[in-house]
Amino acid sequence: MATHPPLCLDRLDVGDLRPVSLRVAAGEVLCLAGPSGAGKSRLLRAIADLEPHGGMVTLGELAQADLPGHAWRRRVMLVPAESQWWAERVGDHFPAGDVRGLSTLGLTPAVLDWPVGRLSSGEKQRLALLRALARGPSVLLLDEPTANLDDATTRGVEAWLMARIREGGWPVIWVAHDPAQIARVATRRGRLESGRLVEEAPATCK
Ligand SMILES: Nc1ncnc2c1ncn2[C@@H]1O[C@H](COP(=O)(O)OP(=O)(O)OP(=O)(O)O)[C@@H](O)[C@H]1O
Repeated sequence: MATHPPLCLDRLDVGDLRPVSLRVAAGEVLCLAGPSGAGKSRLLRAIADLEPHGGMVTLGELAQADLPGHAWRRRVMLVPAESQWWAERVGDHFPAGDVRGLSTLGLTPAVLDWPVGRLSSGEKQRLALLRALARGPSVLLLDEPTANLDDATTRGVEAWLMARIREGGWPVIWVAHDPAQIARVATRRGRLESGRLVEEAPATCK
């Protein structure tokens, strides 16, 4: 397992949320739940330097403020709920040709030659995960990564992601609504509610 520095938030101040301080170590999966509109996506976007905010975000010795946004986001990889596609052909989003996991995720290699406009939302979501991991991140921020998938596909994507997370050893923040999914993937769990982040003890021992 690769060793990555911890992701630290020091009084991260975004929107109406009370400032958030936390440390997510290599290999930890912090699942973040909370009602719709609580600010989960905004928090992830601030960590990725895509949202105005106060406070500090660091990755070991490296501070977010020390790097231009695009260089920070190569390390701190956000997979948003709605992925962005800039080239017409799917395969052009994988310039290094690393599509490990394509068939495990239930996708045919032919998909690489498709125009992006042909993709379903679930296909986009799985390809966005593949694309993010292929870039060699140091941190993963996952915003409802299985929101557009049926149950069977969700379980497959979860298993694949957890195997990659074990192998990659990244600190991970995973926004999820489904308590069953949270029970399967979280090593820690938190909830954004009434403008603050509360970390919860696990419901069961693993
Ligand atoms: N740039 C912005 N400026 C001001 N308010 C914003 C901005 N972006 C989002 N909001 C508001 O902040 C609140 C939190 O939005 P956010 O998308 O983070 O919620 P969420 O917890 O991820 O919700 P969901 O579970 O529905 O995805 C919402 O009320 C939203 O309208």
